[in-house]
Amino acid sequence: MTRDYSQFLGAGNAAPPKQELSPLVRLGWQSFFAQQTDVDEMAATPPCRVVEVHRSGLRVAGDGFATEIPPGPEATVGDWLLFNPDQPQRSRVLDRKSLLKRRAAGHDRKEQLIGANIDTAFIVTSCNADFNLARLERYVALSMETQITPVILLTKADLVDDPAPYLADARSISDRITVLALDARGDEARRVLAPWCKAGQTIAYLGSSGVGKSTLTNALSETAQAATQGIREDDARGRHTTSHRQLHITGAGCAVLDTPGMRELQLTDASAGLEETFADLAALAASCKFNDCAHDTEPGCAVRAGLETGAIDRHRLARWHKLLAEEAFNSATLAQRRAKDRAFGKMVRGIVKQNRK
Ligand SMILES: Nc1nc2c(ncn2[C@@H]2O[C@H](COP(=O)(O)OP(=O)(O)OP(=O)(O)O)[C@@H](O)[C@H]2O)c(=O)[nH]1
Ligand SMILES: [Zn+2]
Repeated sequence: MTRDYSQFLGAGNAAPPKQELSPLVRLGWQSFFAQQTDVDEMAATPPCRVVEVHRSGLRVAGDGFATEIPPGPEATVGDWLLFNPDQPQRSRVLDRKSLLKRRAAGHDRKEQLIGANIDTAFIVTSCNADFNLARLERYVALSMETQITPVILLTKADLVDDPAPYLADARSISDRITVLALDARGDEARRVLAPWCKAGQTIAYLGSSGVGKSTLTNALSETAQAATQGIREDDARGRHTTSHRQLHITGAGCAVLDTPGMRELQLTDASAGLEETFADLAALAASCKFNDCAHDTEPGCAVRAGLETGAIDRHRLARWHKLLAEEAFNSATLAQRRAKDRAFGKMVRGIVKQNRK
């Protein structure tokens, strides 16, 4: 089977009309990936996307084929591979646009890949008790760290008299992020989210249980399809897994990445994302007299000065410090943790002390 892949090399973000959507674009193929290969290579080793990860290997889908690759390639859901038919486990993983990862709990704190090549993260909370600024900020920092566009969605707007206070709170996080309030059920969601859910785009949800993530997926997809449905199975063993697909394609050809690991993401290796999220505070702290200033009793502390003039919000500052501590703790290896234990304890005590002021 030799396919002509020349048409896919130019596939970018601009989607062709729906009826002409190519299978690869429907799976999320973009010029970013096309630029890493050429027609001949694509013919010999066709592109495919990881739609599921199992202990037994990677489930992948491409143009007209779906198969399983034995463990080998270091890849996760959303990754693009060039499938090597002779040695599947040596299939090449294409460079990623973005990558969500975390560290395992074990001794080596090994990195675990959670999801790859996500364009937009919908950070979902609801206009009720779930609403929590610190959690939103954590997800925003994660997205910014990984070059994923964050969009904050406030669901269940229909259950409050006025969503405006929630909107205002969420917008205080950063003026660079879109914040929307909506009823996740029904047609509104599809219309409102359409700009981020075009063909060839990949989205993911970050948010607690019960905030409306599945409802949004249903609203988006009408008939959310598993990524491999409607694609001929070339799997010689004729095996069909019935387990939950982690990459879904909506009717409009947008990929929705939904892995269990997305649900409880902590901040790890996200210092740049945190700095971007709290750019104003980071800039202020950088102008403290001492560059290891704990913003406690040091002279020439710009942060304390900002607090005194009311230029910065005490609660926001406290949340930033907490997230910095979480990030530092999660990013450290066990050995680093031990070495840093004393210094870390001192920093935490400083923060606790300051929050009491
Ligand atoms: N009134 C109203 N109900 C909503 C809205 N969004 C979700 N719900 C309801 O809230 C409940 C939970 O929604 P789900 O979509 O299952 O939440 P989830 O985020 O997918 O939850 P998990 O699968 O546990 O992570 C369902 O009964 C929804 O119908 C909304 O905007 N308005
Ligand atoms: Zn200071």
